[in-house]
This record gives sequence, C-alpha cells and structure tokens, in this order.
Amino acid sequence: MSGKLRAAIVGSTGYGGVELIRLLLQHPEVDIASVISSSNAGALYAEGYPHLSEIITDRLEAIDVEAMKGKADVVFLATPHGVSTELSPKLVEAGLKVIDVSGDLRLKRGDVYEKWYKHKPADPAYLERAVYGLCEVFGSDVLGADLIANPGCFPTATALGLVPLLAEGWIDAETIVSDAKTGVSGAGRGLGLSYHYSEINENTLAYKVNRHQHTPEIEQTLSRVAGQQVTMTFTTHLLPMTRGILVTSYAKLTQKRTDEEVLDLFRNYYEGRRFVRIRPAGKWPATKEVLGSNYCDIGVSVDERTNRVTVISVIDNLVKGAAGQAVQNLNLMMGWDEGLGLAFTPVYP
Ligand SMILES: NC(=O)C1=CN([C@@H]2O[C@H](COP(=O)(O)OP(=O)(O)OC[C@H]3O[C@@H](n4cnc5c(N)ncnc54)[C@H](OP(=O)(O)O)[C@@H]3O)[C@@H](O)[C@H]2O)C=CC1
Ligand SMILES: CC(=O)N[C@@H](CCC(=O)OP(=O)(O)O)C(=O)O
Repeated sequence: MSGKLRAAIVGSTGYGGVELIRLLLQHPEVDIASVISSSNAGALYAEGYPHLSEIITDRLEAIDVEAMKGKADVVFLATPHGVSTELSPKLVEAGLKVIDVSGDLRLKRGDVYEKWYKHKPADPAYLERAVYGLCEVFGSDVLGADLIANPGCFPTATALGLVPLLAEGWIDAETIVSDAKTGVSGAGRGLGLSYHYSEINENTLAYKVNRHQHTPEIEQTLSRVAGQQVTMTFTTHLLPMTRGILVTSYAKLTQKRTDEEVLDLFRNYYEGRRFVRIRPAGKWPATKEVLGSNYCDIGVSVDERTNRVTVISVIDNLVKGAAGQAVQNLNLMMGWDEGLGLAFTPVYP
C-alpha cells in the first residue's frame, strides 16, 4: 500500500477520461487504481491509447460498484449524460467520494435539467447533495464534500469572466450576451458528421443556438452570485482546432467605469487564485496561451461609446473545463493545496 488516495475512472476511454489519467499520473497523492469501461472490459487500456503504452499497463474493468468499493476511495465519472444520474447515488451510498465531470448533477432543479438535457433527472436528494465545484467562486463549499458536480467547459470560462462584475453589481444583469468558440475535442471521442476533417477543416459554424444545455448552468451560477434571477443570450461556435474555448461576453455597465477600475475589480476578486490570470489593459488572451494547462486567462475592456464592458476568457476545455478542474476539486475536497498535480505550463506553440 502506497498510502495514496486510490482513484477509479469510469469513462476512462473517452477524452475526459484520458485527460484525467494524464493529470492523475502527475499527482503526488493519488494512485490510479482502476480504469473502467462500459463496453470494452478486459482489453488493455493502452490498446486504445498507444501514447500511454508502458505507462498505463492495466486492463479495462467493468462497472461494478462492489469492486470499486474494494479498490478505490474516489471515483471520477467522465461519462455521457444520464450515466451519473443512476451511478453516483450507488457510489456515494457505498462510501465512495464521487467527482462527476458530466452535466447530470450540476443543475439544482430536475425539471430544468430534463428540459435542456432531455434526460430523466437525478433523485432530488442527490441534486441537493452535489456541490457545484466552480473552484474560484464556490471552492469553500468543496472541503469535505463527497459528491462534486464538476462544472461544464463553457460555464467555467463564461462564469469566471462575469462573476466579479455581477458580484459587485457593476453590470446590468439583464443585458448579458456571451459568444463562445470551442475546439472539436469538446464533443468527445465519438464520431459525428460535424467533426469529420472535411466538414470542420476551414469551416466555422454556430450550433445549438438558443438551446445549448450550458445556458441554464451559467444562469444558475450568475443568479447565485448576483442574488437575482439572471437570464442571458449564449451562443456556441465550433472551430477547426482540437482544444480550447474562447468566450467573449458583453454587458451594459450600471455606471461609467474605466479599464483600470474594471481590471482592479477582477484582480481583487481573483487575488490568490493562481489558476485565473488577468491580462493587463489592452492585452487579450488566446486559447494557445492556456493549452494543456489549468489556467483561465481573462482580458477586460470598457467601450466608453456604448457603456458596455467586453470580457474575453479562455480555457483548455479538457483541463480547466473538465479534468483539471476535477483534480482541483479533489484537492479542495481533501484539504490539499488546490494546485497539487496541476503545475502544468501551457504547451506552446
Ligand atoms: N470533452 C470535453 O471537453 C468535456 C466533456 N465533458 C463531459 O464529460 C463527459 C465525458 O466527455 P468526453 O470524455 O468528451 O466524451 P467521450 O465520448 O470521449 O467519452 C465518454 C466515455 O463514456 C463511456 N461510456 C459510454 N456509455 C457509457 C455508459 N452507458 N456507462 C458508462 N460509461 C459509458 C465511453 O467509454 P466506454 O464505452 O469504454 O465505457 C466513452 O469513452 C461528458 O458528460 C461530457 O459532456 C465536460 C467538460 C468538457
Ligand atoms: C464541441 C461540442 O460539442 N462541445 C460540447 C461541450 C459540452 C460538454 O463537454 O459537455 P457537458 O455538458 O458535460 O459540459 C457541447 O457544446 O455540447
């Protein structure tokens, strides 16, 4: 026994799962105890991911709560929507800690989940119990929790760019518009027509316009911070790149502000939070500047002509938008330094 925390990963064969493996391999307090597949138990993990040959030598295991109870302390779920709804309660009742990377437990209201995800919602007791782990905003809720709803990729980038402004009442909550771009890995490893090379190469398209499932999740966070119901316009676009999310948000200021005032607001709000970096006035973050890292980089500017503020936030969808924030949540849950295993410099170029 190494004395380390033992982690099992359900959905380990997907992009979120393999990114969790990359990060957990570097974590000083965690051992990967079990890599789990619903469709390919018995196969060598590295058959599907040859870049992990001789690094992950384990075979995939089937989903078995009793087996997980015997060999793991924490279970990460990087599974399609609908799986955690059924599985998380069983894992929690078996005494395991659960970090759910899917959207199943993020929305507190089951009827809202059903409307946007078109799936049956989880038991309300577990929706209530799940702690929404947007680390830089609600991180203090995570210590000691046993069930974490890890935020979505777009909600992480979008909310981190808007929360300081709403927390201080600097923007009119009825005027928010967020325009988001993502790379194709956001859609996972499965095949889909929009993600074929010949469909997305040299192409850009909007999708799920006015019906993206992350809209109510962002609104839930913004409403909680603002202390009033916030509704917004949120539009997603697919870009011909592998990783990265860039969100541009606009909102009306409630009174005149300068660039420096708004930048100071952001610097103060995120003081001491190492994974949020605020660019100086006139500088804008790019997705490549956070690639492979857990950073969310933010740039802010006031348009004096329209009295609107523009916020640009970038993350790597698979790190801060999924596996990285999940590890950060594990760290906060366990009372460890929140950056353990996450000291990755972005990959550049
Ligand atoms: N990709 C991203 O950037 C982000 C993804 N997410 C969320 O994380 C989750 C995983 O996404 P991602 O890794 O991209 O998706 P993938 O499609 O790449 O992987 C999903 C994995 O889930 C497993 N799976 C499929 N059906 C079941 C089932 N019935 N029970 C258990 N496991 C199943 C599959 O593996 P197998 O058949 O081997 O079991 C598959 O490898 C999703 O909920 C997604 O929305 C969240 C934030 C960002
Ligand atoms: C490119 C692409 O399709 N991206 C996905 C990202 C969603 C995701 O990752 O899932 P969660 O809802 O669990 O966060 C989308 O827009 O639906």
